[in-house]
Amino acid sequence: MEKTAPIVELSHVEVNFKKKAGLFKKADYVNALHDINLSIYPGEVVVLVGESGSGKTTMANVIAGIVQPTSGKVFFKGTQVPKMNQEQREEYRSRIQMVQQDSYASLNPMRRMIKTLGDPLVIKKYSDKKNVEEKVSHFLNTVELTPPENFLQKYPHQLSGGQRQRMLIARAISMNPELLLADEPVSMIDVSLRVSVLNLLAILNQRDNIAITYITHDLATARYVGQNGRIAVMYLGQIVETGNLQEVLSNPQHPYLRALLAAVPIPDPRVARQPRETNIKTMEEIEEGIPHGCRFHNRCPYCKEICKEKKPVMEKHGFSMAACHRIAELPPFSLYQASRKEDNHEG
Ligand SMILES: Nc1ncnc2c1ncn2[C@@H]1O[C@H](COP(=O)(O)OP(=O)(O)OP(=O)(O)O)[C@@H](O)[C@H]1O
Repeated sequence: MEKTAPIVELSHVEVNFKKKAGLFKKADYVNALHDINLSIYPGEVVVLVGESGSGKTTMANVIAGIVQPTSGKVFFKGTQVPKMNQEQREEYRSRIQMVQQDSYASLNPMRRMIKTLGDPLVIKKYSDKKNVEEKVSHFLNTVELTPPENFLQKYPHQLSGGQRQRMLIARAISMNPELLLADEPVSMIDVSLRVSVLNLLAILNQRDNIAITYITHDLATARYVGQNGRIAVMYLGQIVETGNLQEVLSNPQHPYLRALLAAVPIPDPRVARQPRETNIKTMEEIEEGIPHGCRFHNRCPYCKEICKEKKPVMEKHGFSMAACHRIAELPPFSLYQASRKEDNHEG
């Protein structure tokens, strides 16, 4: 079967941000993304997971064209972004939409919802002025803000966090996107409302075939959203492991992902009281700057000399592509909670 072409493709993307120069300090650079290769295909779900500062938002900004790579290439539907003509550029702007974490900051507090959603539709000629209310109501219905007439005249501060997040999703889908970049879309809303927003993303993916790139530091929601998709695990600006999410999370290869999974709390007091297997160092314990060789070596419990000297490349290991010198020598990963639960049953 012929593989469909990706919506967007990142090839060897590098992003350096300039740090501010101090009185006695020369300007320095933060390497936010390093050698990123990633393609996103129509209708698929890709979950980007990593701790704070690993480069997830920078990656989303590069995909959306908000941040230009320092080097490397970004392609939209096969054309390199800087080489696109005006028409392609407009299509790129519409077909890739972002849903940000902070709905307060993303919505103009002075504008009623009918304006927030309606004006872009008129500007893009997706609607004439006469029918704009009807169009906006359609999108409010799609994101389950019903009845729409209760929301049209409201300002952002008159909505709950969950409703504002739905409003952001409505604004994004009104541009007829092929890819939604959802950057921690539920981290600022009430836990009780999170599942319904995540379910909405799943509906948009399955019913309307919109590709979703879900960005999070939370493995629980990553598992939920990406159950039929792919995962890319990020560490200090690099993708360190990627593959089918279910397979990767049940058989993780990279020591960083193993440690993340072992650190997930287990809601069972008998298990929670047992000592945990995680022994990676915290971010504060590593020296400043990007480590030489493998970027994870300063925190890795399996570090050897080669890890300090040579950068590992992405290779096939089990169901994953992963970058680590030591994977072949590591013990098989059995989920800590599974083994602990077995111990408890035996006892
Ligand atoms: N505009 C900028 N100028 C300078 N440094 C930046 C800029 N944007 C991001 N960075 C730095 O780049 C690195 C990656 O940041 P990024 O926001 O992409 O990470 P993240 O994984 O999304 O983190 P978080 O989950 O906290 O948002 C960080 O060290 C951050 O401080």
